[in-house]
Amino acid sequence: MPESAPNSFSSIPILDYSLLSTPEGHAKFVEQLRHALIHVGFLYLANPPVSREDMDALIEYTPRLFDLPQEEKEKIRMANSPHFFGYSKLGAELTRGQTDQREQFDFGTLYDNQWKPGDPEYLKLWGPPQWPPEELIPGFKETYLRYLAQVEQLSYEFISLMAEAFELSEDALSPFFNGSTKPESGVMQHRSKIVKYPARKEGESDQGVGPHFDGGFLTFLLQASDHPGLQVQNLAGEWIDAPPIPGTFVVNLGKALETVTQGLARATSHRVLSPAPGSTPRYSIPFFQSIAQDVLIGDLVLDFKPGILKLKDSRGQVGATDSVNYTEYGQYPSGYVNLIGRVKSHPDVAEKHYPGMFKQFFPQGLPAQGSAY
Ligand SMILES: O=C(O)CCC(=O)C(=O)O
Ligand SMILES: [Fe+2]
Repeated sequence: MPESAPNSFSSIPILDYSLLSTPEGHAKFVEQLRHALIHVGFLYLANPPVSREDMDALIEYTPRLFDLPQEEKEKIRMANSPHFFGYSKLGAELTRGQTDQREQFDFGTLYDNQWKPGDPEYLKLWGPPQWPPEELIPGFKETYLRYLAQVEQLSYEFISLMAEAFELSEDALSPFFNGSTKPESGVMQHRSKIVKYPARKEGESDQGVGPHFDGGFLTFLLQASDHPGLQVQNLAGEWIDAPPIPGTFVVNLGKALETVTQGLARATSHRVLSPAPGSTPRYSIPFFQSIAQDVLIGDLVLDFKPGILKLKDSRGQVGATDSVNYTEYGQYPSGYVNLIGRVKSHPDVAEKHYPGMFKQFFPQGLPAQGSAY
């Protein structure tokens, strides 16, 4: 390993949520969390407070969702939705100029859109997901919503644990959420996707999704099949495998969280390699924790107690990461930054629902393919 990153990681730490049930275990968990946030930017969470039955039921539904007739999938295509929810067919996205080989459905937690003329356009982004017809996949919607409600609560719980790990008051993070760090369901909207990575064909690119950072605060990823493929870039720039471990979530940090913590919490670049030729598809279900749409991240950078920020010095010099960047957080409300990301990833949706922004970002008209952030 290069000397420039003497403390780089070669595997992803596994944190056990059940430790939190005793005071000693709680202290241990928080210490491990601090290390993972600062040095790795990824962790596995074992024994999460989400029903295993619901996790397994959702995993079982996943291939059935993609096996719906193509015309049914097209009926809920993303172009229908100003909220960028719905179906995206294989090869509809690019990351860093390369086509991603994945098919996906974007969904979200329940939210009633309140946008009215005169409000900022980015407030349109949150709204109802598009669901497949109940009779074609009975029970799917209910199971998924029950699952999402639990992951949403876990995501807030994690914010408190993170505040503790960084010796911040819980209030310090409340401006990023609507009203409190534990808003009731429906007060905010968080996105989630169900993704299929088909096996690559002989001689084809293995880019399931290219190297990228997630944009927001926390991502909770459920790996929904037993394929490897997810990789994480360590401090030395090497790609480390994050294979599925049943019953766990992979938790990672996004660029907004890195920005507000002055880099103390690491957003880590990651990618997915497609399954080998002849293999069955890989499936995954990420949940992306949102932050309040009107916060200007650049104005809300957190203050830490003396000494805390120094903890990142022990990383050593960090190697270059191979990823796209989020540079707009300093300038615009977070909702607008997210909308820019969506517009760039899905220009066909933008053309229909955000024509002004479409013209601004695509003055030459619709590109052959979108450009995922
Ligand atoms: O599918 C995965 O395992 C990761 C997906 C991912 O990183 C993303 O969609 O942001
Ligand atoms: Fe990601």
